[in-house]
Amino acid sequence: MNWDEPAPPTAGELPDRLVGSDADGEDQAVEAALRPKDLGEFVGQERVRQQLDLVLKAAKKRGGTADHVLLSGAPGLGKTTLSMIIAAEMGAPIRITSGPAIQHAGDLAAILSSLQEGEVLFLDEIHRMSRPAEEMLYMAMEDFRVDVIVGKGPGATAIPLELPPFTLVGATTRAGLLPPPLRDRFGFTGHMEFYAPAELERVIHRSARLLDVEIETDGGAEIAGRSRGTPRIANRLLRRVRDYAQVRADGRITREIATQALEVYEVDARGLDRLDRAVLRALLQLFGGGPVGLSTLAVAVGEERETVEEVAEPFLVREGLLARTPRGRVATRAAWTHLGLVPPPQPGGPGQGGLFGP
Ligand SMILES: Nc1ncnc2c1ncn2[C@@H]1O[C@H](COP(=O)(O)OP(=O)(O)OP(=O)(O)O)[C@@H](O)[C@H]1O
Repeated sequence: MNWDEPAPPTAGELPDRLVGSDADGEDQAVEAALRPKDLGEFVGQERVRQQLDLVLKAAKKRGGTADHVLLSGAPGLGKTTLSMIIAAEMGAPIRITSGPAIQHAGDLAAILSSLQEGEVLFLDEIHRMSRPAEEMLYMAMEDFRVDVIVGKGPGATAIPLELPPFTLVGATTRAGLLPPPLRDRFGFTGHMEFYAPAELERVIHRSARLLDVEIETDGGAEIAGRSRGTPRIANRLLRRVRDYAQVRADGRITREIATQALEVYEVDARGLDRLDRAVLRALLQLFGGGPVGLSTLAVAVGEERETVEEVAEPFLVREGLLARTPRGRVATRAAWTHLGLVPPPQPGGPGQGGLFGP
């Protein structure tokens, strides 16, 4: 292979990617301390915040329980945080569980029947619940009632169980994955967008204050630009840059320190890591920018197909560096520029740029 970077991490290392959007062990430990506690502290997502504010204020005015809320959006954008804020704003306790943890209707019945009046039930990855549990949830959401089946076969009987009113907050990476009958039972759906760099800067400065880290405006901007629109990644990069600043400098985060630190951690100016760059580099240098099939590209970078498709590509596509076409994967002009490479001349045409030429 002729790229000049070391091999990308293997699939086994991927959950710990510095720019991965799922929470790792350290994130879970620190995130509790960094979570905004009320809507006022929650940065960005103006539309969802305003709409939710109305839903909650109206429920409080009526003295009732808030409508069920569905939050959709990529991991690390603040769905769990918002569900905790909903509970806090309603002065209600919160129970946290997830779709994969509820495989039997009985698991769900046990949770539902132990809820207190007004309690918030946060169900993460709600699209991954089993079918029978999902059907039980329909009735629970609508009528605050479940039928508990006792016995088996012809002798089985359904015992109706009344539930106290509660607020379900469902979270999913894609609302489109939910069956319409479930989706329709939510009174409010909020779609969480990726954050603008200026919003991430606010997240970073807020977290730096809580972690007692000194940071300059430029230092925050540098970290924000590499955080892939995701507060979880911004907070993680901030912690790594803080480590670097404490070991190699006086602890203060300047632009220079942030840049040096993120070079050490191999997160580049647009937030691409080693795997992302290996995929792009293979596409450009081995296949002239494509089109090339996913399997071939995966073999070229020594990764599983799924890893390239699910871990590296979504961000490259979102950044406009790679396109998925019916003929295969194609690099855009921006990909050549980003890696500082010169695209081959277009066959039969002037200039450069391949399929995405001028
Ligand atoms: N709007 C925000 N303002 C400030 N911090 C935020 C915001 N959104 C998220 N965070 C921070 O980012 C981290 C991740 O947020 P959270 O756990 O709520 O994401 P999530 O969308 O629920 O992710 P997942 O789907 O993986 O559970 C938390 O530490 C939280 O403090």
